[in-house]
Amino acid sequence: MVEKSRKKGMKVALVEFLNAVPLYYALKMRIIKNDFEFVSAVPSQCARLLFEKSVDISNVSVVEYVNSSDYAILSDGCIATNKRVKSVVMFLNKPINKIKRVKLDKNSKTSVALIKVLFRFKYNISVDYVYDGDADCELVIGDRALERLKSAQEGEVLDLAVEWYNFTNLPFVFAVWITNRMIDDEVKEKFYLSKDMGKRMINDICSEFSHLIDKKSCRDYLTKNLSYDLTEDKKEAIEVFFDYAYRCGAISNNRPLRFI
Ligand SMILES: C=C(O[C@@H]1C=C(C(=O)O)C=C[C@H]1O)C(=O)O
Repeated sequence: MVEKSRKKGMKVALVEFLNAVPLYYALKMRIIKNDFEFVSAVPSQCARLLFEKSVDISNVSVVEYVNSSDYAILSDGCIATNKRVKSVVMFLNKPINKIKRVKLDKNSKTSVALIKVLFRFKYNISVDYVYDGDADCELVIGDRALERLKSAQEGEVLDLAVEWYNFTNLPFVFAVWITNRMIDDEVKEKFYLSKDMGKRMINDICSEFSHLIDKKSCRDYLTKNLSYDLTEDKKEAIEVFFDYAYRCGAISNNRPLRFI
């Protein structure tokens, strides 16, 4: 049952990766006035906190949506790419047609489902998935991927969003804002405003992350690779992705998207 809105002190889980920061920077820095309580975590932990109702809302892996009928998606704000995302990559130790064992990233949920969709429907290869030990290729996402890319050799890296785009001609949505209770319009507006302000504060955000990535690359990453507006083509892309993911068992359920 969907619970009523909490009047004071909403609890909000935030993906701690650089790519998510423009969505919530203005809220977290209280540039937009709010009394929210924030907790930062990797995407898979955000999903758990939302499911357990330890938080009311989270920017979270889009595939988490199918796990509860209490969930609704905010109509705007996402972590997506129109083609090349840069930070969701497969590091290959072998050519793709020789791969038998794929190591997944514990921090991720959406990209784990995406890699399964690609192996099943694009490459048509049956592989084993593991979280530990040796493998023929490894999925890495977020800041850890940006770090590892600094020393990666060309040819050993595949961008999963480019692979998806070449397969479907669609953008790809990694994360959205999902809530497990009713929320007031006034609260929703704060999240939408936060995205719009975040997009205008990229320079401040990049200054804070200069230990991870130089400012020019950071700006390119957040403005050219990533896309934060949940446009109609992206909503359609989520549906297409859920359909593939459900058909290959990468998600255990499928539900029509409910936006609020
Ligand atoms: C683009 C990215 O998207 C992330 C990937 C997610 C996932 O795979 O579940 C969830 C949230 C996003 O922040 C990334 O981490 O590089």
